Amino acid sequence: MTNQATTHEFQAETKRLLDIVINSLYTERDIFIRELISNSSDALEKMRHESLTKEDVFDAHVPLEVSIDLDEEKHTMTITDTGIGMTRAELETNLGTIAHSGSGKFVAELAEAARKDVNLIGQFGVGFYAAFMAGSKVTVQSRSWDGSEGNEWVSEGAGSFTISEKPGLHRGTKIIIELKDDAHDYDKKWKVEGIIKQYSTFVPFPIKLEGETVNTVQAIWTRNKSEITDEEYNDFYKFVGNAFDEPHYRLHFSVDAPLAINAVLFAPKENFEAMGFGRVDPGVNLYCQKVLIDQHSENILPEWLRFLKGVVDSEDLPLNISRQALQDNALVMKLRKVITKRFLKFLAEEAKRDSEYYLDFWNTFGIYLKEGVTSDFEFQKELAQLVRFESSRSEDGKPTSLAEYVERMAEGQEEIYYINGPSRAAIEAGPYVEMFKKKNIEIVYTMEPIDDFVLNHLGEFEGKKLVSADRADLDLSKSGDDTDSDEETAEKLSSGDSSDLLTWLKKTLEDKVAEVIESKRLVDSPAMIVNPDGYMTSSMERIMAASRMEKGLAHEASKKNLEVNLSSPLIKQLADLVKSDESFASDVAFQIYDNAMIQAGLVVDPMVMVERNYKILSKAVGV
Ligand SMILES: Nc1ncnc2c1ncn2[C@@H]1O[C@H](COP(=O)(O)OP(=O)(O)OP(=O)(O)O)[C@@H](O)[C@H]1O
Repeated sequence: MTNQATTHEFQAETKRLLDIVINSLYTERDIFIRELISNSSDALEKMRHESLTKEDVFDAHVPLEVSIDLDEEKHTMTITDTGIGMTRAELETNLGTIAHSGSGKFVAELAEAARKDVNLIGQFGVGFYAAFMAGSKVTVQSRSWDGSEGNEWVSEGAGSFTISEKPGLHRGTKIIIELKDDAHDYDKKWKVEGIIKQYSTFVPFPIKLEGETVNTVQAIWTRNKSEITDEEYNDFYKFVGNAFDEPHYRLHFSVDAPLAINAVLFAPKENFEAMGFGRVDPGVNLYCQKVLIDQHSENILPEWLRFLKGVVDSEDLPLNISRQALQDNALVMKLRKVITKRFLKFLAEEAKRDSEYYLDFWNTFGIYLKEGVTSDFEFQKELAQLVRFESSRSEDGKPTSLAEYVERMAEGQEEIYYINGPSRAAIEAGPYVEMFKKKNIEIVYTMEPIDDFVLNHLGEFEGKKLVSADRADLDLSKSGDDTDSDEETAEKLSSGDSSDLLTWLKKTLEDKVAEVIESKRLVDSPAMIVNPDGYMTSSMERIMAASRMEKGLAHEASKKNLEVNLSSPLIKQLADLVKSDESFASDVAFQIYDNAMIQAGLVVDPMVMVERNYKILSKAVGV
């Protein structure tokens, strides 16, 4: 390792990031102070953590704090912390590259956010490089807690930086920002104080501005709920969640048994993943007795609750636990279970208290709860109470709960029915709901690709089986109104003609279908596709086929059953056509099959279908 001054190029991604920071983000300039204080706070948290277990800490007696000093004549701002500091090698990598995994993607997303709405930038945390939003030149002096000699990093943000030795420093990091001509405001105390109050009140170390402490340094989650105002909670949310608005929900709870927990959890208003910003990192920090153990913890909540922001503090955790050890620590797993159940219970209570407001939440974050059902068996019972779907009895756009469905079930109905389709209108026009309509049986509409997997994973709700209406063995004869419907239906084909037609169809479509059977539930439509495999619905098959195709794998579609409606005029006429013009009848049969596949949301060969369709049309117009 050299002691000489050395010059280094910024990594390519860093250059792009600097370019965005310097040229696009000037309207959000204030956040550079938040970013630097937040880095200082992280370095102080690490120091506090290290000093609990390590003995030979350099400058061990120095109090943990951040100081900000301003010089109105030289137009500089200096931010100093007594955190862990950086060695020369750390300065070079930390302040020359972007630490994020997938940093290229990160920069691309950031550029996109900057274009769409600069407010979103807060969500990203541009980190240290934000210093160049206001600074024309930035100097970082740092000395590591290991006591090795200190160094100075200098850059003007354009392409390169230099590092040279700087003897005589205390432990920690000092950042000196020479303010740009149009950023001289930031050497005014009133201005900087306002920004600290807005963004950094909850930093758990004293922030001293020109020697005066400007934040309150109290862990809000350990305070008594009744003493905390809504405004304080909202400010805290903005702080932990890097948010600019208010949360949708907030849960503050404290328990002593079976584990001591203080937690404040927030559900945001916006779903950033749905807005196209890639997968979000977990947003809940794990503390033990107010010492940060694991920031953006992957362990304290299941992955599907990654949209939550907040803090969990448990004094039962060993303070010196390492991040790796958290992963399979039995206590952490127990905490995770208790907190997750508590949060899901809270959601159920909120859904009862104000169902409209809950629906807003569901429309934004329901997808995560669905992910929970399909990925985590442990919380299925609780999640089943929280899922919402539209149904034949719900208003358009106002989904219903499974519990409400069960309440409305007529006596004798033993199952909960559902059917997938691309929209409410498409489902209601399709063949699957005909008998449900006629018999006045409620049916759930699943309109998202994941929905059938969700209901399939649940399997049942309060003892009632969840059954897809495209199942081959569905029997509605004993359910609903109008149980003796057979007598009323339109005249059917005679039994001889029927069995001839079914045999002929089976032979004609033998490469396509497993069985051709008489339908007991079609009312108007001539035919429909049903699944002999009771496990997989057509929607699930479609998704699995798409995902295999994406991976370049072949998809062997399972053969379906074709149910035909022997009272349908088209089918009756087809029986005659077989006798008079079998080749034309065969085209009609294939077309009926393709139509039914399309109504099931399944794939047909469009070229073959269109060509055949024209052939049939030509015949119809008498060509
Ligand atoms: N004041 C500081 N003291 C010690 N190390 C620091 C300080 N500021 C930055 N660093 C180091 O530099 C790294 C990069 O900082 P930067 O702010 O760019 O990203 P980050 O803090 O890791 O990510 P983000 O800001 O998005 O949370 C940090 O991870 C940390 O290791």
